Amino acid sequence: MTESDKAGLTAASNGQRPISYDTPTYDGYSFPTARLRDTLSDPAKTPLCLVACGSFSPITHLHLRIFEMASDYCKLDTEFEIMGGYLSAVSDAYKKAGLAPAKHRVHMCQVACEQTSNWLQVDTWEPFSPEYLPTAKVLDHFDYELNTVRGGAKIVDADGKEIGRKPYRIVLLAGSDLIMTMSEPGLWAPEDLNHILGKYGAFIVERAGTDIDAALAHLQKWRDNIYVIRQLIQNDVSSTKIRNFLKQGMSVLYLIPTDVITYIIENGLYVDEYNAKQHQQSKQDVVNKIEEVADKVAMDGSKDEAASDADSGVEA
Ligand SMILES: Nc1ncnc2c1ncn2[C@@H]1O[C@H](COP(=O)(O)OP(=O)(O)OP(=O)(O)O)[C@@H](O)[C@H]1O
Ligand SMILES: O=C(O)c1ccc[n+]([C@@H]2O[C@H](COP(=O)([O-])O)[C@@H](O)[C@H]2O)c1
Repeated sequence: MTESDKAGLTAASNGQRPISYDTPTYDGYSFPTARLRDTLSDPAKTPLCLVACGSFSPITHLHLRIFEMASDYCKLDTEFEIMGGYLSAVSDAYKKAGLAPAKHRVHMCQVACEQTSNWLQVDTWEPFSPEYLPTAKVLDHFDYELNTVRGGAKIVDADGKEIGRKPYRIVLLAGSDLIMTMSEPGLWAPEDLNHILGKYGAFIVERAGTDIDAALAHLQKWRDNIYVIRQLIQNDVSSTKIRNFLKQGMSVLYLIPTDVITYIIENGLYVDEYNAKQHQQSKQDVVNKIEEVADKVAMDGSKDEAASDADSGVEA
């Protein structure tokens, strides 16, 4: 397919705001689908894809956890069936303080998904773009890949034969702090807000420190498309706090996945030159701690095995 075909198809499918594919199409880029469900279990439901946009510098357990909260919310309260969850990290062109290079942020997201989840995955279209991509365009990209290229989710009969398709509903998954920024004058283009909240919608997870009602007060026009998820166990882990802990050589164990800690250590991320010497020491401490935890888990595992062998009368 040529670039112009691609752009034309997308414009037709969106009906609203044609996406421009003129810059971010990379050699070797392919949309990740390994963990995308392509068939609805319940044909009466709406197939849903959650997209979380952010810096992920570094990814924390709470970035992963908001997907689980959204999943529980869908099961209890909505007509949605979750088909996929994607992390889309912002590109280096965002130039926010504390942003590690996109290649590292993407790798950290990938190892976090691998280690902790069986349904989350990472899309690299946005992070590897040479230019900053507004969120409206990122959601258009998902719409294009899921609905134009793949033709939506399948509906099958009792014998597994395809009998129809439903378009994936794409929604932005965000914490209430991000939604709060939508009322800040000049930050989001009004037409982009209309596109994001009018066409796609948002799942908003409550976050300590943000008044969710105030955050939503300016967004009433789109209230039918905004789903609020209460955080039943308040946890305000943030990437900023993790970076600060790391800079001071403090432990971040149990706040971010252990494979992400290992990656940070191996690549010397978030440690400025001033702290480099101190970092060498804390790096060893953290490696020791991770090994200690891994040994303990292994020992507990063998104890459990021995106990269950004893229960079942198996001789060692
Ligand atoms: N503890 C949390 N509770 C609810 N939502 C969260 C939490 N941490 C992050 N999020 C949400 O995850 C998305 C991506 O977050 P982002 O990468 O900006 O992380 P952050 O921790 O807010 O980063 P930073 O501290 O660098 O500003 C945002 O929508 C943000 O609101
Ligand atoms: O699209 C926009 O106009 C827009 C304006 C402000 C923020 N965003 C997105 O919101 C996310 C903010 O991440 P962060 O780490 O700055 O909280 C990031 O994915 C940005 O691309 C997007």
